[in-house]
Amino acid sequence: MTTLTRLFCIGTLALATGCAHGPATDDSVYQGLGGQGGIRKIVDTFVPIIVADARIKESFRESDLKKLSMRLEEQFCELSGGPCKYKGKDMKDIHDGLNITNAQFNALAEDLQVAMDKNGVAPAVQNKLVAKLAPMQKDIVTK
Ligand code: HEM
Repeated sequence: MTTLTRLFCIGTLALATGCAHGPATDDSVYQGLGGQGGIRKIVDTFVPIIVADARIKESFRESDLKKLSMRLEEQFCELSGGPCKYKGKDMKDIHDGLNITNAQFNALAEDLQVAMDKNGVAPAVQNKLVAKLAPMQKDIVTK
């Protein structure tokens, strides 16, 4: 790479214009979760905790837990900067009519933290994933 090209790349780092050594999207949270394998383990821990949690389990009585796990894996992978694409429904549409409260939303977030703890995810990484989920509260909580 010529000096000029290198300078051009540095100058356009923020734009990520496709220079060979330009920045990939930040996948530090994805790596901190243990990549795809780590996320699968977290979700496999998380879903049984959810369906045993008296504060929220009623909502999942008729849910297809295999499908839910698959969607959560995709969603956490994409949100954390991993190479996946969430293929599920819009958060507002899927939760519409479930009458979810703030307390239930917080209960689920707490369950996720327990699942991440059990899988050895560092607290700073946990906080980053939860921070990415927080803006969804306005679409999920309807009661
Ligand atoms: C940060 C909070 C939450 C996130 C990120 C989240 C994410 C998701 C995702 C990805 C799906 C699958 C969508 C699909 O199948 O296309 C889903 C479905 C579902 N969620 Fe949530 N959710 C959250 C909070 C909650 C809460 C608090 C409840 C209830 C207490 C809840 C109840 C459900 C139920 C019952 C389904 C299955 C619906 C169905 O398959 O018919 N969710 N959620």
